[in-house]
Amino acid sequence: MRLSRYFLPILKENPREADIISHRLMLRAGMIRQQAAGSFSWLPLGKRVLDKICRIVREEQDRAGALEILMPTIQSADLWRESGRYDDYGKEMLRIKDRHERDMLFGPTNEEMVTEIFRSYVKTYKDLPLNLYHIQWKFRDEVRPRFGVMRSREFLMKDAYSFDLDFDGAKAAYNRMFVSYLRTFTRMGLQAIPMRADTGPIGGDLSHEFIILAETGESQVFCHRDYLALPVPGAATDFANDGEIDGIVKQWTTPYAATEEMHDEAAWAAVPEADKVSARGIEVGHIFHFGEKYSKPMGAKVMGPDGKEHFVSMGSYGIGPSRLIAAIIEASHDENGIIWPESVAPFDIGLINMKVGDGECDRICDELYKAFEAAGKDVLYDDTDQRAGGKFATADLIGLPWQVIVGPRGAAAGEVEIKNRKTGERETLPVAQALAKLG
Ligand SMILES: Nc1ncnc2c1ncn2[C@@H]1O[C@H](COS(=O)(=O)NC(=O)[C@@H](N)CS)[C@@H](O)[C@H]1O
Repeated sequence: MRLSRYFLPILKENPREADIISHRLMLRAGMIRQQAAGSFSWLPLGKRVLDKICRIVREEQDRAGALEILMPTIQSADLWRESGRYDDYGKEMLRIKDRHERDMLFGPTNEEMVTEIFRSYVKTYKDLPLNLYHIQWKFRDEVRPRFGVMRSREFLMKDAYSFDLDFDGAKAAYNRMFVSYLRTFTRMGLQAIPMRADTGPIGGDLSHEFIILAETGESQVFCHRDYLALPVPGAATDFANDGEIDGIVKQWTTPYAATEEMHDEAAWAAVPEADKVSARGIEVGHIFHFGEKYSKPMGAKVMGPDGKEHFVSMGSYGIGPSRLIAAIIEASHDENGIIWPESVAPFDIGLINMKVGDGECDRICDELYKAFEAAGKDVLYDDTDQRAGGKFATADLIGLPWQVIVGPRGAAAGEVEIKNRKTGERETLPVAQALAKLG
């Protein structure tokens, strides 16, 4: 992509309304624009990151055996009356009326709707286990939306829902999602720690939050230091092997880890001082087992092997792709801007022409641009007439993993400079070697 033809509204100054670094940098890097309290437009650079995050989420949900669907954002209130949550949900629910005066709502979550889908088609345990997920916008009328997309009112959520004959089946489904989450966050360059958590308005009696340790996190968390070194399950993990999956979950739930709501001082006291980690954290995922909480009132049942009807045992599993972008920036930035992990960077390479109009600079940049793109790399080519210093500042701010800098002196000698954004390391190489290294 040529920057001269892109849409990247960089802000030079720190916006006043931003209180935390991720909000500040997302605004300055031209990734989002606030349209109303807690509601944002995603501009080209931000949308590219959001899409990469969702691709990783989707791949790991599919790997774990979940099936993708897409449910509406606007829901009928009748469904929520069946489960009894219409009144319980309170002021966070955005309630609307359609032209026929029917009560509708902007979905904050989809347990009721997915249960309605399930009960309409599945009648026998032979069709279980089943896990349906979607990646869809939600609305929660937070009393104090803040920190940009970290706690917004309209936000993107991957929400998956599992259906099983009994608790044993449901626990195996819960474990598959648990392991899928360990892989998902690791692939984004994040270290997420699963912590026993409160279940809140979703309900149930078994729940884990996946927390990223960060000073600006809204949650106070406590965990054993061992979590920082546990091996994350690899791509060869066999999600069809309940025993293997259960073993991984046991390994990741044995050392102490709890959010403030679930903190147990006595158990915490047993942790050696040197192994205690008490920190702020950002909740990037939250999984729940809640059995028959929705299937019973909504009549979602199957014929069991015993010839009797059973309400299905369910769980739901949420990840916040839009919040994850802020969490990644909180965990990976410096004084010059964002430092994207390669897996979620909006572009792989920032190609910087220090002197547009200089024959050799232009020629080498065009050659590298075409060759990198041909090698399948996403390149943002700064071919603008901004002065070099401003180009370096922009490249550091938007945080692409690699910068390839083409200046007149180097170009005359057939060389370019490569800079690694994370380490700051620079290396001057002949053009062909630069292409070999990054292409
Ligand atoms: N206001 C918000 N802004 C941004 N992301 C949010 C917000 N509220 C929740 N999330 C994200 O959505 C994830 C799931 O939300 S949740 O309430 O914990 N869980 C559910 O809604 C369940 N239905 C899981 S399917 C959270 O872990 C968080 O990453």
